[in-house]
Amino acid sequence: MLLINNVYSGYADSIVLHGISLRVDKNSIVGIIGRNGVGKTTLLKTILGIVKIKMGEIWFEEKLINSLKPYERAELGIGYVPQGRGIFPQLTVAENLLIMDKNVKNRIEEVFTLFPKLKVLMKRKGGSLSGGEQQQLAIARALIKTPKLLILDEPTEGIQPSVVETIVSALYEIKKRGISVLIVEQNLDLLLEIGDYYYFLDSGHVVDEGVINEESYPTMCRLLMV
Ligand SMILES: Nc1ncnc2c1ncn2[C@@H]1O[C@H](COP(=O)(O)OP(=O)(O)OP(=O)(O)O)[C@@H](O)[C@H]1O
Repeated sequence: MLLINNVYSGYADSIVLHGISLRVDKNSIVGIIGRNGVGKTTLLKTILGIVKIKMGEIWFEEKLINSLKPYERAELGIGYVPQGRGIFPQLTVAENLLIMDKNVKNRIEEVFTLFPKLKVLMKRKGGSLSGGEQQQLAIARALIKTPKLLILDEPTEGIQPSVVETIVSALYEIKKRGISVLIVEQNLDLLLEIGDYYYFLDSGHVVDEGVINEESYPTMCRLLMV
């Protein structure tokens, strides 16, 4: 569904991604791993059209999307939950969920089945929620737009274990509903639980990739530690 072929991108004259190729198949959860500053967020932003691609191709559902604007990519079905969540602190949970489109009211109940806590918090201001609650809100907001591919940037960063479990269960369910997931994640236990395939990035290159399972798990841990 998503195919990235030999992509170069970066900021002004500095190139961060040096010929990245990867794919996310339908009905799969793909993890991007790598140490700090290797280009993981830049890769996500390049897929979303926030960072301009310099060379290479990005295909989404058999359509070349290199020159599409971020909102056009969202309309095609690419949802995004940024690092830091990007929720509006002054708006209530309900307003945050409806901010993009008032016609999605009927989808809210469906999203509450994944994150029941949000239903209780409907009238609370986004800024008054805990980090874990904000993360659930950010994922719920992306899901309300019924994406085909959900892109998440370190959703469990700084979040307590019980909420990590809620996010893991939600990702399971999201996959069951036919939504593919591309996730930057340092929590390898989470990836082992739900991930299908990983790409390991170093200095803007994919230097290792493979199926995620008990056999590949020690390799993934070693790659992150070296
Ligand atoms: N807006 C920007 N302008 C210029 N350089 C940037 C910008 N954003 C990121 N960079 C640089 O691009 C490189 C890759 O950063 P990126 O945020 O993609 O890495 P990352 O792997 O996501 O790191 P982290 O795990 O710390 O979030 C870094 O050297 C960073 O300093």
